[in-house]
Amino acid sequence: MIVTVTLNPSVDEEYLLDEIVLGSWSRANSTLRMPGGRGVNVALMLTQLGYSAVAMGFLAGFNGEYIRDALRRANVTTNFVHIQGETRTNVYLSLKNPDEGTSIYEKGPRVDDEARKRFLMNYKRMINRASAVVIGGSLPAGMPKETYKELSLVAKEAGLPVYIDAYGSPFLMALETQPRMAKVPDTQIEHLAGRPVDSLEAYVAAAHKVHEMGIPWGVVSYQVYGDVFATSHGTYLAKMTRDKTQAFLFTARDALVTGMVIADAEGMGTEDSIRFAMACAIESSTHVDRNIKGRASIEAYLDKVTLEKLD
Ligand SMILES: O=P(O)(O)OC[C@@]1(O)O[C@H](CO)[C@@H](O)[C@@H]1O
Repeated sequence: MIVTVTLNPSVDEEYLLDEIVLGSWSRANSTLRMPGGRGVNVALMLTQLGYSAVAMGFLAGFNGEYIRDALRRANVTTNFVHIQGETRTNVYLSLKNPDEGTSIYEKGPRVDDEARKRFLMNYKRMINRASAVVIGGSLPAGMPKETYKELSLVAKEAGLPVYIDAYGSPFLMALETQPRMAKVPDTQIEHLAGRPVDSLEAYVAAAHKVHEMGIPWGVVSYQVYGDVFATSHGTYLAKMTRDKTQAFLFTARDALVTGMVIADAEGMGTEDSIRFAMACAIESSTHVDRNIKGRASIEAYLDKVTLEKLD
């Protein structure tokens, strides 16, 4: 069973529009409402691909009930601590060109000390039954910035691989625990690379830096449709074709993490792992919902991934 942690999940509402007119009304052509948050998305995709996943974190209010029910209907096991307030709504205004979308994120409810302790207790219990841990997304108010480091340490002490996709100091602190994979956010590339993000070299330097910290997979998104992977078998630039892309919602990065978890679980080699993870990302970017169409659909994209070995 794979544990996914989303401490600040969301209901994602996506409005598909022809245009956004600032200072006036815009009519949506259609609307989608989905459970969201990075770990939640990974749990959904893992389950769709035949892996059992438990989604953990905090839920609140009507949005919290909606997420819990949607996950259960999708056969994802849920283990959330219910808190006061309302789980946030993240609004995505999507235009025909996915590069022109706009999003608005709510903050989400504050977590108090008692709920935090309850979550930690549940997490430690779950770790005993888990084979891997995925940690993703923003930290809600009330959670100390050491949280991801602490969660990663607990998992590592139990011998589990940890996959982290977060940002800011909580992310940087978690790197000290040497997770199996760290997905570097755009906002941290300059800091990790120690130089301005003005060329591919900066992305590579950030991925190397992460790998040199003892993290087997240092992954950095390179512009929108590529990723740099620093591994002990070399550094790779992987790119995907973008012609069929529809989604503005950034689930491709969650699909990539899902692919890495599965690639490791199935003992794939370095290049096969990258291809598989990238194929998961391509597949997820071809539709606006969270429903990966299955393994065969992902495998159909394997040859759309171009892989360049940089060193
Ligand atoms: O505010 P965070 O936690 O960084 O990101 C939240 C979020 O953008 O991440 C997911 C996509 O990765 C969405 O489902 C969700 O709305």
